[in-house]
Amino acid sequence: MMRNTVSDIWKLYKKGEKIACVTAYDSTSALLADRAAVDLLLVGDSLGMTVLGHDTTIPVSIDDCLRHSAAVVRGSEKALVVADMPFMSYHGSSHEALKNASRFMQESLVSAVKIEGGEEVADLVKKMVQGGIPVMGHIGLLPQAVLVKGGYKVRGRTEEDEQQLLKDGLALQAAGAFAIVMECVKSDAAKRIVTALDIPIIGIGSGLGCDGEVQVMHDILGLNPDFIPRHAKKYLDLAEQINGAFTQYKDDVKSDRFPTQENWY
Ligand SMILES: Nc1nc(=O)c2c([nH]1)NC[C@@H]1CN(c3ccc(C(=O)N[C@@H](CCC(=O)O)C(=O)O)cc3)CN21
Ligand SMILES: CC(C)C(=O)C(=O)O
Ligand SMILES: [Mg+2]
Repeated sequence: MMRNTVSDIWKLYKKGEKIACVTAYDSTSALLADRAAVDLLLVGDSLGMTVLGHDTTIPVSIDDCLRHSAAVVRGSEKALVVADMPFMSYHGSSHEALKNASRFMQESLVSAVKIEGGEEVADLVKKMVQGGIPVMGHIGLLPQAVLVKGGYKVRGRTEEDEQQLLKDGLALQAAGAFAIVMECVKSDAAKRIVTALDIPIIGIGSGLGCDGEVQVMHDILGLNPDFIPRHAKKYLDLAEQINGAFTQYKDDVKSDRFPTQENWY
């Protein structure tokens, strides 16, 4: 089976078919999402919160992202795999940023990288694309800037902010980004920005005007019992189901109901 390329993503966009994306952090969940024919797997730096137990994405290292990205590539066959570049791995010299981006392509074998930011990263995006690295942009709420902004704030609430987001999107498009994630932008503003751009805009919390949707796997599976953002929908309550399984297992072990004869050699 041939893995999706960025041109398969563009084909969906041109057909008007929505692009379905989910985050994945390990080979098992990548395999499951891939077999459900999700178009694109994002190895989000949200892995810092969902799998490493950090409070934000800021402590996530390049090595964390490289290792999890490689696992997602190994677990999947068809989906385009995009790796998030983590906090401050693309803000030094462009030389250093390009070297870090190359590691994702050469060591993790992902198909593309994603970086947060608009106009201010457009020159870097251009250099990456010129070097042969497909780049996904990310505008709107930027989790890596949470400490600078003083929290996770919905974007596009004012005319001025909408104009800035539009400038950011246009700059990324001109720089050669193959798609852009637009996170937590008011849906009316989001729709106008999507209309003004002609590359796929993948929304999260930004409404149906976008060309696709991305969600954190743990949120849609209900894996985290303590955090459900408004933009997510729990398709399963896995936390509840897994708790039941663990409880039963523990009770069985303590009462000698498990293992049974079929389970020993
Ligand atoms: N599990 C998980 N899901 C995510 O979607 C996600 C992460 N982690 N980690 C990285 C970022 C952080 N994200 C967040 C975090 C909090 C809000 C939040 O508190 N939203 C408020 C609205 C805030 C406002 O109105 O300005 C809410 O009520 O849900 C939104 C996105 C999205 N990303
Ligand atoms: C939510 C998506 C867009 C992301 O950047 C992440 O999971 O890190
Ligand atoms: Mg991210």
